This record gives sequence, structure tokens and C-alpha cells, in this order.
Amino acid sequence: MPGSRIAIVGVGQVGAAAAYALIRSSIAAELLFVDINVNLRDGQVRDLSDVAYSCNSRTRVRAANYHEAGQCDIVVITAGSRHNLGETSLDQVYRNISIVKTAVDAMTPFKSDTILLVVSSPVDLLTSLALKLSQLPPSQVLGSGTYLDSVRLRGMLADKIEVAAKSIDLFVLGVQGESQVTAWSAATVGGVPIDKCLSAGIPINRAELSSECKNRSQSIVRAKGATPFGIGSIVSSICSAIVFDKRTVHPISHFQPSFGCCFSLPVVLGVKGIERTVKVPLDKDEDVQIADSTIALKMMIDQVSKNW
Ligand SMILES: NC(=O)c1ccc[n+]([C@@H]2O[C@H](COP(=O)([O-])OP(=O)(O)OC[C@H]3O[C@@H](n4cnc5c(N)ncnc54)[C@H](O)[C@@H]3O)[C@@H](O)[C@H]2O)c1
Repeated sequence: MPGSRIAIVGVGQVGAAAAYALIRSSIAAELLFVDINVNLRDGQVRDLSDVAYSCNSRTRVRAANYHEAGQCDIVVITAGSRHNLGETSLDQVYRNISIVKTAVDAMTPFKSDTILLVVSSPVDLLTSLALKLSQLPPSQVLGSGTYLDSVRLRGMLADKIEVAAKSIDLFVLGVQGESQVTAWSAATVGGVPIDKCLSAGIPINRAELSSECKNRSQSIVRAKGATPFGIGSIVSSICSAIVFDKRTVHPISHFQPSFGCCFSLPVVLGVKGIERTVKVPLDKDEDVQIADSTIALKMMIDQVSKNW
């Protein structure tokens, strides 16, 4: 995809961190910023243009409106709202639903081959919503899903067993958040099933690692208020796989026809978006946990879709 254009809708902390990572890697020819806060948007354009100049990036940054964003090759939705004191997390979910609906409606109709990448939370619900509203094919609407959780867990395991994270295959799957599932039964180190290759001298507590991974975002938020850099780097990696047609495998939220909603399973990612889902041989418990993880999501989709 030479000369590709990527739009970032919502250039707060996460949008700016994603832009920073994209610029540093020169993934797009042009990066378009959209935000309802026009002052913030224009400030980010100037600040991130300086990044492009200072690292000789081939990416040029500019402000744009929703319509221009809808004509880009990739649209990254990082628009969202902060949690206000005294409100429930459900209030925040409804506000983010409204934000993503406003943005997707305003960008429709999209260029026919646009790929829409949803990052705003809750990511599986909002990816399902974006798919329905955008009228794009399911292969072109994806969510960052459990990709960050998977790389986190790989890194944490790598530290414990003293093997490079690159040599570990381990996926966190299902609906991102409380009910996400670690596919321990399919984990490999150097292509060898994890049970067969770890010596008895290296005990790993799987439940503890999975739980630490699940709580990692909260611990970062408690410490510094937001988690922009990890997810920003994931956005850059997803865009790079698409722009350069890398066909790499990542756990990404996408539409599951048999469940009627979006959640994460590994996919082959390329220039057309989701090239195909990779079937992971899970054990029975993990299959059941993944199916269970979709129940609350489906109920929420049914509830809010009355107003979509
Ligand atoms: N998927 C993940 O792993 C992950 C990780 C971190 C954050 N997030 C989510 O990403 C989103 C952004 O987080 P943040 O820390 O950058 O928040 P932020 O408040 O710093 O930025 C949000 C930006 O969205 C803009 N915005 C609001 N409504 C808009 C609209 N209709 N159109 C365009 N822009 C709009 C705001 O003006 C603001 O600049 C949140 O939903 C957050 O929960 C997801």
C-alpha cells in the first residue's frame, strides 16, 4: 500500500501515542488527525510534526475532518471519554458508544477498501457497533482486542522462563477484559508445547500470570493515570501488518458469525484486513470459557442495538 493514508480519530493520549509510533516507523505517507477538541487536535499536529521532522520520517501530519478520515486506507478510532467522578463504568460505556456512533456515522460512506481499527473501550462492543454502522465487510473492521494482553503475557512468561518473548507463542483470546481467556493449552516455546519443554525446575503459576496480565492496565492507570504507550505501539504494529501486507498472525477482535459479535481470535493480517481466522486447538475448558465470555457482550449488544 505505497503512499497510504491513516486517520486517527480522537487524538488524546492513546491517539497521540499511536501517532508517535506510526511516525517513528514511517508506516504512512500521511497521518490525518480528527478530534472534536480542535485546539488539542491542532496542538497535536504541531507537536507530532516535530517528531516527523526530527526523525526524518516520511510521514506528514495534518488536521482533517470526519469526511476526509472516511476516505483513508486505515481509520483508527481512539476517541473516548475520561471516567468522571461519581459515575458508574456503565455511564462511561454509554458515553463511548455515543462517541463511536457519532464518529462512524460522520465518516460513512467509507472508501470501499478502508480498514477500520477500533481501540476505544470496551473494544469488542465498540468493534461490533462499528461493523454494524460502517457497512464495511467484516474482514475490514477490526479491534485491537487482546493483542496487547497477549504480548504482555508473552513478555511476562519470557522473563520467568528466560527465553526470548519472540520464541513464545501464547494467546489471550475471547472478550477483552475480565472474562478474557489465556490459551495455555496451545502455548509453545520454540514450537514445542509448553508442558513438554519446561524443565521441572521452572515452576510457573499460570493462573497468577493470567491474572497479573489482566490487572496490568489498572495498575498502570493507578500509577500514572493512563496507558497510552503499550496500546499505541500495538496500533502501529497492526497498521504495519496491513500497509506492508505482512500476513503475520495476531489475536485481533473481529466478527465471529457463529456468535454474532466481535471478539479476539488469532487472524492472518494483511492488506485486505483480516485474511482469515487461525483455528487454535484449545482444550474443552478454554472453548467453554471463550463461549461464556461472549454472553455478557451479546446481552449488551442486544440492549444497545435497539438504539443503533
Ligand atoms: N483497547 C485498549 O487496550 C485501550 C488501552 C488504553 C485506552 N483505551 C481506550 O482508548 C480511548 C482513548 O483513551 P485516551 O486515554 O486517549 O483518552 P483521552 O481522553 O486522552 O482522549 C480521547 C480523545 O477523544 C476525543 N473525542 C471525544 N469524542 C470525540 C468524537 N466524537 N470525535 C473525535 N474525537 C473525540 C477527545 O477530545 C479526546 O482528545 C478510551 O476509550 C480508552 O478507554 C483502550
